[in-house]
Amino acid sequence: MSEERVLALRRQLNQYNYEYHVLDHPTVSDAEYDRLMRELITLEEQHPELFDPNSPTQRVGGQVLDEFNKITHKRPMLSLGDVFSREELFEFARKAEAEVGPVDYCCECKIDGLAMSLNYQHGRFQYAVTRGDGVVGEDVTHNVRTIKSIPMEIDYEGELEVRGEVYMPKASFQRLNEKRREMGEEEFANPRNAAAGSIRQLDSKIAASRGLDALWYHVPQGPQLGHHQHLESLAFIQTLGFRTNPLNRLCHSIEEVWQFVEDLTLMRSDLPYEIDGIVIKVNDYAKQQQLGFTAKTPKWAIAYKFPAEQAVTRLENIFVTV
Ligand SMILES: NC(=O)c1cc2c(=O)c3cc(F)ccc3oc2nc1N
Repeated sequence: MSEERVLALRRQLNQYNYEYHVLDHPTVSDAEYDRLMRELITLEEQHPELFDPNSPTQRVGGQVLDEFNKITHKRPMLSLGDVFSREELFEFARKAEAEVGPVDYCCECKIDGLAMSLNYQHGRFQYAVTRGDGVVGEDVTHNVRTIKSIPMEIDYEGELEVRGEVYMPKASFQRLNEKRREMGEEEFANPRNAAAGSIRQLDSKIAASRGLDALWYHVPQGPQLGHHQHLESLAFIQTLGFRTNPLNRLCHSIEEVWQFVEDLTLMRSDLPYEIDGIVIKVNDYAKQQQLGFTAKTPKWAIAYKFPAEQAVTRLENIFVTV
């Protein structure tokens, strides 16, 4: 019966997407993947009554909006406070530990993209919304659907929100700007602007062509899911098929946190994505609860920003040739 075949093909192609885009470990050839995709496209054309926006056939884009709708966040989406020096970072830790005692910290790359909130219900992707003003964001579901490392179906029935960063990998950025140079179009200044410009396209075919990716780093409902630490929630969403950053590191002291900052400062230019700092979070949810929030930012997390890269001063500008 073709409905069963359609559902089986969708599950199979979703699994292949996961293996290719999340595990980076495909188990089938591109030819086999394309053959199954063509079979599904044909069957869906013959059975419009089986249309499903989450079908793997919809990830290549095709929807063109005339404007962006607004969505009110179920939970306010805040931003991070910044610190710019080792001293300020140690002061952040001193204040936190004065209030809640010794803490473990989770250290993460601060991906330089745009913050994104995904919503799932009954195990299915419902919508994606930008941070906006923290209360109301833009509905960018049609474009986020084209990011193939984002699962459209998860093995969790309740309402689930997952937050992270949509970004443009450095390789995609180079390719995009090369193409724009050839077309005589203005180039994007940096991958962050390119990602934001791509997500704000009304035509999802354009977004689909930009080679965007995403990493997920916050589960607002973590405590309600029975998790006791932030890293426990990240392990949970990883089992659901979300990409999390393998570089995330649990640190038992602010000195270890600083070691992570130094390690990543050295690794930064070799990463496949741009980072503008390091995010440090108190790992234990009970201690996060005790620390709470300011009006705009959590008191249990901070962003350490890398110093702006000094333009290299050319030596001959310093030594006047006599
Ligand atoms: N750019 C990032 O890579 C990144 C950003 C945030 C946030 O903006 C953020 C904001 C909150 F209110 C709470 C946790 C957060 O965690 C975060 N973690 C990250 N790794």
